[in-house]
Amino acid sequence: MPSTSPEQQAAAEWKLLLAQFPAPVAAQVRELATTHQAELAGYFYEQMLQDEQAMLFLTHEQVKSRLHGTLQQWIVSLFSSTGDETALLALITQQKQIGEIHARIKIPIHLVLRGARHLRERLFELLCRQPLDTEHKLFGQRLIGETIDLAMEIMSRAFSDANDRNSRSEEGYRLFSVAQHIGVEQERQRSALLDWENQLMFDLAVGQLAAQLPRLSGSEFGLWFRHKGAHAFQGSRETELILQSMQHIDEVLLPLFEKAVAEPNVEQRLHNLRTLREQAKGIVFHLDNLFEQANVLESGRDVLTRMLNRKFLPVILAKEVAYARQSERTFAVLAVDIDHFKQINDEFGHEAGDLVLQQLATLLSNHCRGGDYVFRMGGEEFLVLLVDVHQGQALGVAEKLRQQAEKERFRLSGEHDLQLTVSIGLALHDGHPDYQRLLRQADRALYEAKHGGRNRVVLARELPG
Ligand SMILES: Nc1nc2c(ncn2[C@@H]2O[C@H](COP(=O)(O)OP(=O)(O)OP(=O)(O)O)[C@@H](O)[C@H]2O)c(=O)[nH]1
Repeated sequence: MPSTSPEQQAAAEWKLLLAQFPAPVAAQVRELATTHQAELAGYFYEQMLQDEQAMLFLTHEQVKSRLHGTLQQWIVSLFSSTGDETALLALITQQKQIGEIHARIKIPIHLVLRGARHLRERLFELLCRQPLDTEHKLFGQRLIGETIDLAMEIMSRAFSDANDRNSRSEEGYRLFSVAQHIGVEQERQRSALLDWENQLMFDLAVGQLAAQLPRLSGSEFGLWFRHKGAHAFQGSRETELILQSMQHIDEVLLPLFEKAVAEPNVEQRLHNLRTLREQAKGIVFHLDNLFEQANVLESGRDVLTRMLNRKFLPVILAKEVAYARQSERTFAVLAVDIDHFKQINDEFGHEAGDLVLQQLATLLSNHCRGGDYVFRMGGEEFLVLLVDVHQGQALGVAEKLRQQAEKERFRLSGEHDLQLTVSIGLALHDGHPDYQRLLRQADRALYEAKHGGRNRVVLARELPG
């Protein structure tokens, strides 16, 4: 039996819903929504602006000017379906996309539901004013209510799916950002733990008093784990086990040696030592597991250039959008693309092309500040995110990068080197909550740079959406 997609299922439900209502009722509601679309959108906006949280999202000029139009279209489309499957599927896709946008710009779901409630209220009021009999009005109310509910259900589902994906990605990024050089850190912490153990064994051998024995939580390893490791690996079972072991060693096992010194009982002392070693070994075991899990997350970097890949782009952009909103600072994205890269591959071979990509990646990151980001978007395209810049500074950096790339002699294997140029599309964040728009602007500007003759920087012009 062919399986039905969630969209097909929703379309079937929507169709059933429509079938419950007499055609004249549906036509009446449709006409109501079409005639009053502007007023309904205005009412929605007015209500939502009374909410402080909603204001954050709605006061942006672009949102303000576009929202009325989009909202009107949405209201009309919601009630214009006659049950045709293709049209219903398109309507459902639209609800899903809206849910995904809400998740991307982080609009809390309760605000969306509140907006829907206001719309429903207003539509009910308008319906009541119509010269219709009571039964007709009741049918109309039900149709309005159930249609909006179904649309909200589809939207919310898309919202929570997208939100889950974002949270997983954010979680991954948190881990990734703290433990950037995972292999090195792992070795350092393993040996710090060993140092503590050696010191402890020595102190025990020379008969140091228990109170003076080195506590694990205060050791180099203990400090690192409590302050950084536990945060980086937050939420995993191993983290809890390591913290428990540390506490057990410091508070239960080490004090046992006091007694052993006062009353030398070799058997007991050996037993305590073995328990201590077991605990320390357990910590190493859990630590290795944690690092192994973190290693998987290293895939956030592009294997060839070691720059960030697309994986964390949504998380980082959403974070920068939120930061820009709070701090009233702007950031910029540069879409950087090597000109005629195919010719380099064709003339010198794919390996030479790879070497060029690596060197360009290094050049880009060397000429950015510590807070900026360089992503390899795929192929010969990079994305540079410049934090805390205004337009003039961003243009300056973009131009500097273009010139540096033009000046650079890219080494190939053997004695050869080559020169190349890059085209750059620059877009400045203007406060709009949806970062996809910014990426589209940068891409469009890059396209213009290519078509304008390459080896240039083009600043994105205001785009319609
Ligand atoms: N060596 C190497 N080549 C790659 C890699 N990824 C993509 N490419 C090549 O990059 C080339 C991109 O070519 P095009 O998209 O035609 O663009 P272009 O030649 O740079 O031309 P313009 O961008 O229009 O200036 C293709 O030949 C791809 O095969 C890679 O990882 N290594």
